[in-house]
Amino acid sequence: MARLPSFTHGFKVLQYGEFTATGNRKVRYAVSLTERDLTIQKITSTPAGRSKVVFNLRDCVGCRAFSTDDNADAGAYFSVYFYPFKRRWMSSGVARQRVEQCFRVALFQDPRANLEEAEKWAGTIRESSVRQQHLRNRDEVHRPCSVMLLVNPHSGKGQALSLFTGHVQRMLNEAGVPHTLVITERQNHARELVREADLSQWGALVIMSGDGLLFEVVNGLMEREDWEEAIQTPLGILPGGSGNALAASIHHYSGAQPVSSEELLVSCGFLLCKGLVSRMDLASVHLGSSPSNPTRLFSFLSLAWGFVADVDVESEKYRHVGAARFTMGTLVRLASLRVYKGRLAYLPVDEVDGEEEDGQSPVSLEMTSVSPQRQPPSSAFCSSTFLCRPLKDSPCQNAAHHAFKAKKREPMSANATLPGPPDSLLVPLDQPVPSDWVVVPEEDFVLMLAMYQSHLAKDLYAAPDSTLDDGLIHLIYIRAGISRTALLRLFLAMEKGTHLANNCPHLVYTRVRALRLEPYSPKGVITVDGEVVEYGPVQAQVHGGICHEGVARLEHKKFTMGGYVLFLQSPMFSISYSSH
Ligand SMILES: Nc1ncnc2c1ncn2[C@@H]1O[C@H](COP(=O)(O)OP(=O)(O)OP(=O)(O)O)[C@@H](O)[C@H]1O
Repeated sequence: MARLPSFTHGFKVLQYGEFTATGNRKVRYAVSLTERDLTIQKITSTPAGRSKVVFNLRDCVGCRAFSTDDNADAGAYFSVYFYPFKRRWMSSGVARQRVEQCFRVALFQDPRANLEEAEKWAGTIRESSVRQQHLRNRDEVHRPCSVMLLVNPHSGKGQALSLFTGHVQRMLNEAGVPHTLVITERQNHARELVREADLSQWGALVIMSGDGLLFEVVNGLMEREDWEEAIQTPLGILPGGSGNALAASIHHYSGAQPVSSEELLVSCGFLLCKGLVSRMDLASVHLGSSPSNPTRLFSFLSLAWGFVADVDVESEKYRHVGAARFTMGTLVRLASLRVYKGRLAYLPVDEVDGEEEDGQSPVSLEMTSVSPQRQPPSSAFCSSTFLCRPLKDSPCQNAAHHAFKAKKREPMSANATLPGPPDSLLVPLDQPVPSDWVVVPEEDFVLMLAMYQSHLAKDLYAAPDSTLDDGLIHLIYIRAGISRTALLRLFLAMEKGTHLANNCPHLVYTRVRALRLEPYSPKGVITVDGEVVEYGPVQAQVHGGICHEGVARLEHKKFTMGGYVLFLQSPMFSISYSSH
């Protein structure tokens, strides 16, 4: 039996063994496992050849033991799957890259004993990897159970299915995540499925598409009678579209560097396999071309009007070039820059003793040289109920929510009769905005963009201050009068998230709880999460942390998202095949 060293890098050794490489049985490795690392050292007679590789179990998605069909081989094997950050090939920076380490166990004559030993290693590595995750994360860790994976085969460049089979399926199998693939057949297919599904059958719902399919899933969940429970189903996103804004935001929250589209998929797949879940904000959006019969939608990402919404729609024709479609669309629209007329009003983030609890004054974030007119504050307040209340009695983790709760305001609701959370900050669209809202004095705009996550697309880091569940709408608007060059400069700066520090006198950035936009022109484009919605007056309020996303907390940033999936078992589903 191999000698067991007691400590490696200050951690107690849980298991030690000496195994051969799979391809070359003459090459032997000393393998030691601690609660943090797997250390692999080549055994050679020359000290120079004893290269050592250390893998952090945080980067491990799974491990499996197996034997081969070869009766002449008494050995058994175990493979460990890591996705550590590694230097990228041909470019700077790092990205998660797959590393498989496979060892042959031949300690005994009896093949069954070798397989048992390999299984023991695989089990301990898996357990240590999960324990390592628990130690590092305060968020809930859900070991992925039954996951429904909804794929839109037409999303992005039409490659979502091949990206799934080429990257994601292998990762899920390595991580032992049982999943059922559902290929969507048409628009609203996913929405109908989740609206009717028996959600108790599924541990998570994961979509592989652009943000549009998640928009359907979120709204399908919120249309259910049991919406309050349904929306707690962990959701996950794997980038298959051309924008992939939420996937990019989650990747960013994990503390990782910007990466290519395929690397983003690996990153989100890794986070999904790690199975960490965190709260995510949702905004409820009222569309009201018919004020007596308003439509309400739920949005996880953005509300856009003007330049950004136009580019989103007009760049559809460049879909074949992938994420570059937005750059092309931006350049084309810049050439015919327009002014959009309308009225914008918002409810600013409440202040507690003049400053938010997170220590940042909202006033200092105003990037405008023109002060909006704040309406006189209302004198009568009473408690707002839903907005900041964490679901299921779990503690609300965000200071900004508490700051908001601390201030009492009038009870109002624009949606008394609609299912879903009451929008206590909104009054019906045919009534004036409440007295403590700010009405923007300008009525000529180039764009209005309300963000609840950091990225508008993979390379558009539009709201750098945003976190997954900060309970805030990050409102950006650009007043008319900006030159084409200045606007282009802003979009170029947005790639790095430095546009708000550009001192552009036409750009205003402020953090709000609710907003209303009343466009004056009879025709135009408004998008919610990148999807075109009915054009006309629109208002929104954020509901902090209402929804659950698979998320991993990483070292440098507050949160990282992983993916999660939902399982559906409904006869309405066209389940193409099951991988488990
Ligand atoms: N099988 C399908 N056929 C046609 N449309 C579908 C199908 N499945 C889903 N859809 C619809 O396609 C729309 C776009 O999906 P999604 O945003 O996810 O991808 P995308 O448009 O390629 O992404 P991006 O906006 O990032 O380019 C959604 O509104 C969805 O309802």
